Amino acid sequence: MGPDLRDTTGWTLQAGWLPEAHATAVLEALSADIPWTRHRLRIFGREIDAPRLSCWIGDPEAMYRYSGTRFEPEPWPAALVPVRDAVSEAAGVGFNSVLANLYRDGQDAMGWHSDDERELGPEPVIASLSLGATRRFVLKARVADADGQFARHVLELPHGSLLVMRGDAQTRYRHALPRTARPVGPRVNLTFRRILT
Ligand SMILES: O=C(O)CCC(=O)C(=O)O
Ligand SMILES: [Fe+2]
Repeated sequence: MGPDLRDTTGWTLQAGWLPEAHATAVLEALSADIPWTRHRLRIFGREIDAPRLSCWIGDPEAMYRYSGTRFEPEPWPAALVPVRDAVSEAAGVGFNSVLANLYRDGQDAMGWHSDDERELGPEPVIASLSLGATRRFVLKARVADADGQFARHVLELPHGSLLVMRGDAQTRYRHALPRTARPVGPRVNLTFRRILT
């Protein structure tokens, strides 16, 4: 039994949440079925400062507003529906949208941010499923501790792992997926979110 993903604050990582063969089948289906685009917008408040392909998917009413414009999600690809339902069950939250990211190689990355958009409400639950190449995910405290140090936590996110962040994870920490010089294959990451409608 892995950790209980529903009742912790901070974050919980379960390696092998999806068995290897199942994770590989989902990765292959999604690589083909998702209309990957290079986001030029600041979506979810994110600075799009690194190459990376993304797609925002969700229920029609799970809209995201930015600078007075409403952005509508892409519909759920069939292969993603059972995955969304299983992730919702594991995290104990009915997710209505997902930001999908495709990191083609080690040069694709995501900069420091928190998933703290107003649409997500206070203390959102974010469930992040990783498929493909293992990449390093880093959390860094926003505020220094008593020794003047900014606490840092480095997690490796392997194929089929599920990371759930909840509680004060977004207010206390920023997170990032750094570039790497190591030769790494493609990785798909699905960050499930519940947009308040
Ligand atoms: O790729 C990852 O593991 C992190 C993605 C992320 O933080 C996000 O999409 O908000
Ligand atoms: Fe994030």
